[in-house]
Amino acid sequence: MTRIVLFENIHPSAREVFEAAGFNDIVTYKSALPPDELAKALQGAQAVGIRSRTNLDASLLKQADALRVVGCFCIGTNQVDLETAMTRGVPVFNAPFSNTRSVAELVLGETIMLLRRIPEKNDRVHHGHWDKTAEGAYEARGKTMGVIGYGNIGSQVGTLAEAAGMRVVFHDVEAKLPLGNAHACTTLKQLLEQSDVVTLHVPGGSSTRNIINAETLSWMRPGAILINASRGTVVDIEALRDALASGHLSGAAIDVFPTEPKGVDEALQSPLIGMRNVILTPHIGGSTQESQENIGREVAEKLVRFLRSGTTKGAVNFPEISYQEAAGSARILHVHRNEPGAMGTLSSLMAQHGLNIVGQQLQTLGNIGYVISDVEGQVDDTVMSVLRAHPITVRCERVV
Ligand SMILES: NC(=O)c1ccc[n+]([C@@H]2O[C@H](COP(=O)([O-])OP(=O)(O)OC[C@H]3O[C@@H](n4cnc5c(N)ncnc54)[C@H](O)[C@@H]3O)[C@@H](O)[C@H]2O)c1
Ligand SMILES: O=C(O)[C@H](O)COP(=O)(O)O
Repeated sequence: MTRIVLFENIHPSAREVFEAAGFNDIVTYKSALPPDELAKALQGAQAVGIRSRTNLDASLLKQADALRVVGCFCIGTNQVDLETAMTRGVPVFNAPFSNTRSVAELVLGETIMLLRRIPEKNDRVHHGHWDKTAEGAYEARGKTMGVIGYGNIGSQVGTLAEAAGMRVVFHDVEAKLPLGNAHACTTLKQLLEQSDVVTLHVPGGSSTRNIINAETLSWMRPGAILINASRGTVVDIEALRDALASGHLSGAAIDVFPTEPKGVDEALQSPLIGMRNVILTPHIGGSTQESQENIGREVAEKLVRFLRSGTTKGAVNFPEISYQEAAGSARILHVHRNEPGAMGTLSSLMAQHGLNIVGQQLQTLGNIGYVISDVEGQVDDTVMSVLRAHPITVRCERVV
């Protein structure tokens, strides 16, 4: 039996895919777990599904002896120690597109709400005031939207912003095809100096840590708006608080935070709480019915394909081998240290045990080699033990 453990309330569409493929040993958790409980829950799990709040660090991965594959049912994979997973022969998959439209729509909505100072006006009406004024309220039409990180989400934000009559500029560390009439800015400073609304769509990690800080905030136009629905590490939140408090910025929408509450009953601790014209949301940029259902299906299908056939196409940390029809009567998935002679060693071991290789595909990445071998004849437990015990082997599984 292959045990599948799913955390963080992953959409039921994932379970449907697993069950349809004949995987019925599925354990689900509604939330992320603290490390000690997580370590216990991972015991015996061969496939694990997480979202952005479950941190699979090196120590947890090393304790998860049975683990064969990880699915991130989201875009971000920075919550997994990808290097450790790779060196343990564990591919990690994600859903690179399924929630991107949901984030882009939210950003456009927030842009219009903040330009009109709706958060503040809504609060006033709820508290008995009828403060009917146009002061500080602007149309989106004709304003400049600055997109930092022009990838799957950033480029869609640009397209939606243009549809609302905005001029779009973007800054990316890679050369990108501008969609519509968008203009590329070669430097972050150029973008910040001309944008009325700045929105962040870069990955998390050390290269983007605090790229919005006291200095870069000072480059923004007086009265500009900042939106962050990427990762909480990208903005120095104290510096943002100061820029809002001084009136240098007129508003902000923040969906992701340096430290986020672990569950529904934990309050967010943030210096932005209570500030005027600031929208705070609980990391729900990609949380819509449509996106979660699609993600559940997309990632579950990737895990099923890996478990059934060994294909690693789309893995974010692993040599990629596309799907291929089984050519023999059994299939062996072999992860080994990427050293000269590894393939020769593997082939000789198989030959010594009477296995005739009828199809084989190898890919390497860094220190790891991954080979799928289709063989004639029976692959019994003795052969598997020999292959697993050889010093070249990182991991070896039989799938057919
Ligand atoms: N709030 C949410 O619920 C939510 C939902 C989905 C995705 N996200 C996050 O949104 C972010 C973007 O997602 P995506 O799918 O568009 O990713 P993507 O990989 O398609 O695009 C990211 C872009 O950022 C660029 N980039 C990297 N470093 C940069 C830098 N220092 N300056 C400028 N550009 C830089 C990359 O070249 C790339 O084009 C990710 O961090 C993801 O985790 C959040
Ligand atoms: O990386 C992502 O896709 C987003 O941050 C959403 O993450 P979530 O699935 O944990 O809401």
